[in-house]
Order: sequence, then C-alpha cells, then structure tokens
Amino acid sequence: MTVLTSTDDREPAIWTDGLAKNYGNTVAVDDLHLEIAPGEVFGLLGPNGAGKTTTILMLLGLSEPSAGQARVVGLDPTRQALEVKRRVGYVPDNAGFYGGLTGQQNLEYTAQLNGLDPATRRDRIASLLDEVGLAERADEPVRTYSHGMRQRLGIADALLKDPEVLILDEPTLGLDPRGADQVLDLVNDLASQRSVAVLLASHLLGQVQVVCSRVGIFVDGRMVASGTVDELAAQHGGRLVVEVQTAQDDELEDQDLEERLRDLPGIVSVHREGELWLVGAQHDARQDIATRLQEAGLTVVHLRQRSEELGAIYRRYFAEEGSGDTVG
Ligand SMILES: Nc1ncnc2c1ncn2[C@@H]1O[C@H](COP(=O)(O)OP(=O)(O)OP(=O)(O)O)[C@@H](O)[C@H]1O
Repeated sequence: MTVLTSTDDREPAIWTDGLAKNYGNTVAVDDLHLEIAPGEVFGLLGPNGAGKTTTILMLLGLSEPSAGQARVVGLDPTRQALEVKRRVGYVPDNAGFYGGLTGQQNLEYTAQLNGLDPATRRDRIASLLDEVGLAERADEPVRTYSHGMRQRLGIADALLKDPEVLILDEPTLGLDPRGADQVLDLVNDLASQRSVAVLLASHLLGQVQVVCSRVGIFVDGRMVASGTVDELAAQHGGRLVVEVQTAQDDELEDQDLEERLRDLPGIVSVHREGELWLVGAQHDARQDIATRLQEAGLTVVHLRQRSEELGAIYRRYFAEEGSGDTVG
C-alpha cells in the first residue's frame, strides 16, 4: 500500500491516490491525487460535468471508485462508509429541509437522528444557529427562508455532529453577493477556528479565490493543476501585477515614468488604472520598481503585489486543454 504523506505531521483529512470513476465509457474522474490538511480550505474548481460531484460521492462512500483509493479522516469510505458519515459533514448544493418545520425543529430532527442527547442537542443547536446567523429566525418555518438562509442552515445541519471534515458542493450557487459572502465568511471561520478541513466544489472562481488556501483545477475528470493561486499563476507562465502609486505632486510626465518602468528586467506591461500604475512582471519586481522610482526622485506612496485573477489562470488551462467550456 502507498504510504500516506503529508505536508505537516498530522494525518491528512482527505487523501486520494489514483482515484477514478467510470460510468460505462464515460470517465467521470481520472487518476485523482489529492491531499487536504486539517484546517485547510481546498477549492475543487471545474465547470458542470468536470467530475466534482462524482469525487465528493466517492469520498463520502456513496459511490464506489473504479480504481485507486481514498482516505477520509484516515478511513476508507468504501469499507467504512458509516463511520465516514459520522465524522464528515456534507452540504449538497440544495440541502433539503422540511418547509413546514422551523429551522430549529429541522436541526432537532437531524440531531436526534445523530443520536445526540437532549441537553447536548439544545446547547449545540442554539450555538450553531447563532454561528450561522439564524438565531433570530430560528422559530420561523423554513419555507419562509431565503436560499442563502437555507444554505447556512445546511451548514449548521452538517456541523451538528461536530465533523472533522466539511464538504460543500456549490455552496454559493444562486446566492446574491451578500448571501455568498455570508456563506464564505462562515466557511473561513470554520476552518480557522475549528480546524475543520473544508473541500469546496464550485465553478464560481472569484468567490473561491477569496476563501480557499489552495485550489485544484478539474478539466474533464482530471485535476490538471493544484496549488495556491500564486503558484498556479507562476507555473503557467502567468505574471504578477504590482500596483504602484506615487505622490500626487511628483512632476515626472506619465510617458517618462512608463518608459522607466518598462525598461526594468522582466517587466511585460505598464498601464494606468485611475491613480495606480499596474506593472505586469514575470517575477516579484517590487524592489526593482521601488528603486527605479526613487532614482527618478519620486515618492512611492503605495506598492503592492496583486494576485492574478483565478479566472485568467483558469481560462489558460482551458485553452491549453483544448476545451471550449467557460465558467461563470
Ligand atoms: N450516475 C451517473 N451515470 C452516468 N454518468 C454520470 C453519472 N453521474 C455523473 N455522470 C457523468 O460523469 C461526469 C462528471 O459528472 P459530475 O456530476 O461529477 O460533474 P460535476 O463537476 O459535479 O458537474 P455538476 O456541477 O454539473 O454536477 C459527467 O460527464 C456526467 O454526465
């Protein structure tokens, strides 16, 4: 058997080795290698049909792999599905609740199914409703909840069993920006405060970029790249963008400044965005830029490296894989 490896000395929360799933001739997931540490938020990115849900179902023990293996909190989901279910929270893209029951009653129902005793049930439900921002609406029927509130109730529901791993399938689909932010903030807090490992499947790149420590890009069942957004940008000939602003009373002509910056090694573009200059570079050019501006007698009031947009990285992968798909 392959030895489990990890970037720290804790057991990975999720680990797969060559995991694959075929449906007849359709390869839904192919040779997936994944490792997610406790407390990490990992984003599985891909358009519809890329294989995200199939991966999740295999991790939960709800679908049997055609090849390879998986461990979730050290357990084999195929053989120990019940134990995995006990220790892993799952929030599907459209969590089902009893519309006629209140939020509180729905959670009580799940808590009973999970065998929590009445005192633990009461305390945990109260604190979870508070944590997901639903305490004030807890006594209203779920049918009166917005989609975002249902999603947050879904997260509370998954947290009732105090899971070590939380898996969310398209958690922000159909939410307005505020609703999406609330869900993502919650995910962020869970990972950092409870040390829960989070696997978040999504095709909404901008949102994923904000909350995920690492992402994996899924194309036609294969994870073609994984890493931090900066790592992916660098691996794929991406460029870094440095924002620069100089003091307003500096007198150098724009044209002059542009030329001085373009002249630096590894600079691929220079243009203006409002008060900022955006300097595209093949490497971290902050020091060179600062020195060059100082030499020109300018006062630098702002200098920051911006991550490349995940959307741009993603589109490059698609272009290289020859897929015409786009993502939202
Ligand atoms: N039960 C099934 N039987 C046959 N083919 C399936 C089945 N489930 C999924 N597939 C196929 O496997 C591939 C991956 O589907 P999957 O649902 O895992 O993708 P996804 O990335 O989650 O996309 P979506 O967001 O649309 O669910 C698709 O080609 C899909 O048609």
